[in-house]
Amino acid sequence: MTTNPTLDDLTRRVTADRDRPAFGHDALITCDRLVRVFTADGVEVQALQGLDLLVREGELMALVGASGSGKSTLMNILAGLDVPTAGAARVAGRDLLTMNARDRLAYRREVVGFVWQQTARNLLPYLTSAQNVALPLQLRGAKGAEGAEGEGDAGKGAGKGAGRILGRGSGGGRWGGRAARRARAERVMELLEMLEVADCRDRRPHEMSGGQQQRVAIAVALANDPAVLLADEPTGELDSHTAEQIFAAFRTANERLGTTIVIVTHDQAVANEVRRTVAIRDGRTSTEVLRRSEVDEVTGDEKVVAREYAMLDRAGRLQLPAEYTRALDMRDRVALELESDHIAVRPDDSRTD
Ligand SMILES: Nc1ncnc2c1ncn2[C@@H]1O[C@H](COP(=O)(O)OP(=O)(O)OP(=O)(O)O)[C@@H](O)[C@H]1O
Repeated sequence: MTTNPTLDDLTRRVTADRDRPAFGHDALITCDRLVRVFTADGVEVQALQGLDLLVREGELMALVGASGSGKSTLMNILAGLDVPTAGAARVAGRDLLTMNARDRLAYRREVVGFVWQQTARNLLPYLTSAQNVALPLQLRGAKGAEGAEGEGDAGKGAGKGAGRILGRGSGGGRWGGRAARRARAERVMELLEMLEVADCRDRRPHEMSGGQQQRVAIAVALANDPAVLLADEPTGELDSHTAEQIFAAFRTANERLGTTIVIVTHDQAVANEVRRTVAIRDGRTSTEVLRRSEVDEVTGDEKVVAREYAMLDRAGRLQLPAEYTRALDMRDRVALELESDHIAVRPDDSRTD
């Protein structure tokens, strides 16, 4: 049931719309109608079809979706390894569509860290753990010594001060100055200790288990204190017990360093551990599960309550879960009714078949 708005109502709505902050203005990661089209053998594949995603600073969240839904495409874009065809993508104040090659390199070295599924892709095989973790610091130090960097990465690190180890406080030159080697060694050991692989400091990747390698990989990814840590199926090659330990390592990084973490996973156990799981379907974010702790009124026990939401895009489009539409045989056209506190979606009652 609707009532016709008055002219005053309409004027108020227009003004409110104009004053509304831009989409994602307070998010660390903003993907706004992101499109990525691949062309292979003359055939176009729309890997991302107008994907919207906002991630706030300090979040630890999971991305799930069927094979081919676009997860890796999205991660490659966020990692600065691929460029979207259209839409907007911003991470920690950087515009991922307009960065030049130099900005892109700096972005990959300083703003994002990544951990990939293939343990071999994360570490250099001929370096020890400590040397692997030190490498990004050396690369950054070399640049810092040129005086080419410093504080002021837009949106980066804000509010992350508490409890962090060896943060960015003293600027980029820290790793390239005279005391650089000692500071680097300290940072390397702190990270390896935090991730409980300090005993592996002098081992090369082939001398460690898959789980140890992934923990060292997380230390490498965190070395330059990135604003965002991206992980694509980081537990994919591990057994469930080791996967649990790796997930605990991500949680530690998130809690102790305040790093925002996005994990792509097929592992339902990992997805259940985070407060927010976003599902991607056909190149768009489709549903989201939010979990929160509640105290049971009767028993007093704390329990986690999960609730599933559908994503409404800015054009008003909503993707209904396939199992819901199948259950009521909804297709092509549905009947809508606006009620005072909800919108009812019913099967098309004009159909005669
Ligand atoms: N370089 C490419 N060239 C052509 N098509 C591609 C390319 N990369 C991805 N695609 C296609 O884009 C779609 C999305 O792929 P993507 O790898 O992002 O999916 P995914 O959700 O990560 O899948 P999986 O879970 O299997 O890794 C798929 O149809 C895939 O075949």
